[in-house]
Amino acid sequence: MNTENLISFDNVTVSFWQNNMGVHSIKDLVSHRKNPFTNKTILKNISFDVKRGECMGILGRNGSGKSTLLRTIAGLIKPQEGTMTINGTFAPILAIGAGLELELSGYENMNLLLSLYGKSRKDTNAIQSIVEFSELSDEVLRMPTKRYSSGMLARLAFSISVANDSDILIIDEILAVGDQGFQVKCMEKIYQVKAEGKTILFVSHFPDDVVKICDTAILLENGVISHRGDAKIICEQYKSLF
Ligand SMILES: Nc1ncnc2c1ncn2[C@@H]1O[C@H](COP(=O)(O)OP(=O)(O)OP(=O)(O)O)[C@@H](O)[C@H]1O
Repeated sequence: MNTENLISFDNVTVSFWQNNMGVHSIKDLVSHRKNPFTNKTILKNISFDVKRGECMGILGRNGSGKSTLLRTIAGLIKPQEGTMTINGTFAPILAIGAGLELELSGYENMNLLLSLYGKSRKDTNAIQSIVEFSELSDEVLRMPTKRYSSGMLARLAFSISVANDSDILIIDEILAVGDQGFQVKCMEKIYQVKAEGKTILFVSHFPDDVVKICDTAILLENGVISHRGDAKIICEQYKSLF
């Protein structure tokens, strides 16, 4: 494996202001004596490196901070503390539907995202490969994506993510909603992407899938990396949480 770090996190901390008192209007706000917003730290002193060609799994209970970590890597969230360096390109599609414009059709989303990757809107090969991989019909691809089922959104999102030549493939729970045929096809594609030497970040609640794909993994517990290392060992740590 290459020794060049594509992703480096050094003591990254992310926190959000949360309204925990059900305050939704100015009237609500003035009737409260206390500030209803509290600052909650979601990721605490996160440090890790991902090397070029490494496939890293991200495991953790619901709410442990996995998606927040991916959103931070994608530049959608600015950390309050620490430094992060990303030395590669990736598709700006994260969780199911996130990164897609839901008012736009499947075809319009393809064009938009392909132009973001610097590909021409007339790149018919890229469009053809997305259409073929997604197996979505012409009728579906003409519909606004807000009318898609979660499985259809996953098909479109994954197909767009793998249609470009970016260095990092980010997969957040996408496999969980696809039907069995699509899951098998996605796994085969992920193996292919891995064999090409691409870097993969794989969020999943299924440790068996993480072991199949990933070399290394991190386990997040309450926003802290509690374990990091060989994927098999970390998956066992994850299973022991339940
Ligand atoms: N924009 C936000 N504003 C306030 N709090 C947020 C925001 N986004 C996430 N959180 C909080 O951050 C915590 C971690 O959420 P996150 O979505 O990262 O967890 P996760 O590990 O991906 O969970 P899951 O397995 O359920 O998908 C949760 O407590 C959530 O309420």
